[in-house]
Amino acid sequence: MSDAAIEIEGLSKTYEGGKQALDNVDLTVPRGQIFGLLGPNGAGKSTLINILAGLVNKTGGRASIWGFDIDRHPRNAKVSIGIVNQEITFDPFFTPFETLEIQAGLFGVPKRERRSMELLRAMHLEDKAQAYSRTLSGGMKRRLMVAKAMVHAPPVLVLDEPTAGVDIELRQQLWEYVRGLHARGVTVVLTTHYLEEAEELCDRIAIIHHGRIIANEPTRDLVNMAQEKLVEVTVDRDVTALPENRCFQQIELKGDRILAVSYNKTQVNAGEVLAAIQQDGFGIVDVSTREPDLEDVFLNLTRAA
Ligand SMILES: Nc1ncnc2c1ncn2[C@@H]1O[C@H](COP(=O)(O)OP(=O)(O)OP(=O)(O)O)[C@@H](O)[C@H]1O
Repeated sequence: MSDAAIEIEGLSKTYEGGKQALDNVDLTVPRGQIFGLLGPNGAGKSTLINILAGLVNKTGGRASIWGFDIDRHPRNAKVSIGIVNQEITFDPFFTPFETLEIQAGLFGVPKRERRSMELLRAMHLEDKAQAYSRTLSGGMKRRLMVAKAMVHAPPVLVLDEPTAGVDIELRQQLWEYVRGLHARGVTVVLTTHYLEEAEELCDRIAIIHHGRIIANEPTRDLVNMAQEKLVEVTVDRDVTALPENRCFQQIELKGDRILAVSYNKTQVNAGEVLAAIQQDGFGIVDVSTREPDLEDVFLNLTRAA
């Protein structure tokens, strides 16, 4: 039996119609971590989570949650995980308290072991316990979804893009709660498009791209891969031949007079890049720089691969 929180081997999914959403994915989420699963739209994140949730059937490979194989021990696997989906789903005519009680009933949690009020308190929804769910704000509904995913006290909590469309204040509250759960021993998996979000929270980050895992590293190592910095330089005359210099990682022309240069910020600084362009006889009219984002990390990783 695996002692990982989640263990995935050779997981594949081809949807009817032929779209391959997951291609032979191997992934281990260690217990006790906050683990980030990053990828752009359509990378396969929701497919992977929905397979773990038992909502989508895989077409190949195996997966286990808290040591329980999802095919051989589906019930044990299911109670080991709480999933907060992107969509908000609950009956608007029940109160938050009732919503949690019903969910606990579905999971067979005995009345004396239910912690509905405690969960509502933790999500700052205590004063809404008896309100109709339909009267909650968007942010409150989302917090109720998190509470709902935790009613059976699963050791693993998965948040599928929890901050999409969420304001900064609520985001900070959600993170505070996620950190609190983590401190109490819950393993947290979160999917996101945003590198900085994963960077702030996660111990480890895997990147999924076109259904394949292209990186799986401790957060610091992954962020260090994003060492490429970009500078766009407008020069004073049309460029007929691109300047060459060892300090450029890549240089390309954008329009007649704009040079887009990437360089490794651990080895070179922007001043050296500009000096190299001036050495080629160009006058500099304007400069803008950009920090690397997830796309740049992808590019670096795929280029390296
Ligand atoms: N039910 C389905 N039938 C056919 N294709 C699907 C189905 N669900 C998803 N796909 C396709 O599978 C691929 C992976 O989708 P998935 O939703 O897993 O990506 P994602 O990484 O979660 O994206 P997002 O960040 O937009 O939620 C996409 O190309 C998507 O169009």
